[in-house]
Amino acid sequence: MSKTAIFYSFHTNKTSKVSEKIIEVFGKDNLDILNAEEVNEESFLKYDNYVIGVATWWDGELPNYWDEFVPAIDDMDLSGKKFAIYGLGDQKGYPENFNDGVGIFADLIESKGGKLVGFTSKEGYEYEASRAERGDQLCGLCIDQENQPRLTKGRVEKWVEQLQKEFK
Ligand SMILES: Cc1cc2nc3c(=O)[nH]c(=O)nc-3n(C[C@H](O)[C@H](O)[C@H](O)COP(=O)(O)O)c2cc1C
Repeated sequence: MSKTAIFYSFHTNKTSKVSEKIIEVFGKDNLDILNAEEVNEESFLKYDNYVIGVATWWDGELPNYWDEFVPAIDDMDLSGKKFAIYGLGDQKGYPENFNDGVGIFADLIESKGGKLVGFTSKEGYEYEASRAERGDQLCGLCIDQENQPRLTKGRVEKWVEQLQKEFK
């Protein structure tokens, strides 16, 4: 059976809350839970499927807690593995960089041979630009707790259902 992990920083505020929701919908026995700030290459590479949570900070950049792990990914071979990325952003506060972190991380994963799954529709958001865009889709799940908190539960439920099929 394939092995799945969710990977995010436990020291975050909003990302942790959304991550807990994702874990609840997946069922906590169906995936391992890894802290992005503690994982090493060996513990990270044990899985077939990854659900990765990343907020966007600093006007379109990854948060500081990725500073150690991102360079390590650069040396990994991720071929044969599937990655679903979810991000938190603020489409009104940062309309030109909405959820850029999802796109930045997606580019990195793809450059190392990983396969992206969990693409979603651009409909229902209002922003100007996002590195998460891939044609008329977003290359992951974009959550906005600042402006659309009431949509989060439904978005998570639909996305996890999609992943359960795409991870097979
Ligand atoms: C200094 C700062 C910069 C931010 N930059 C962006 C950004 O460029 N794009 C975006 O979509 N959201 C941006 N945000 C919004 C955060 O991504 C959003 O508040 C997110 O929910 C934070 O999640 P966290 O509590 O897990 O860190 C920024 C927030 C702060 C405080």
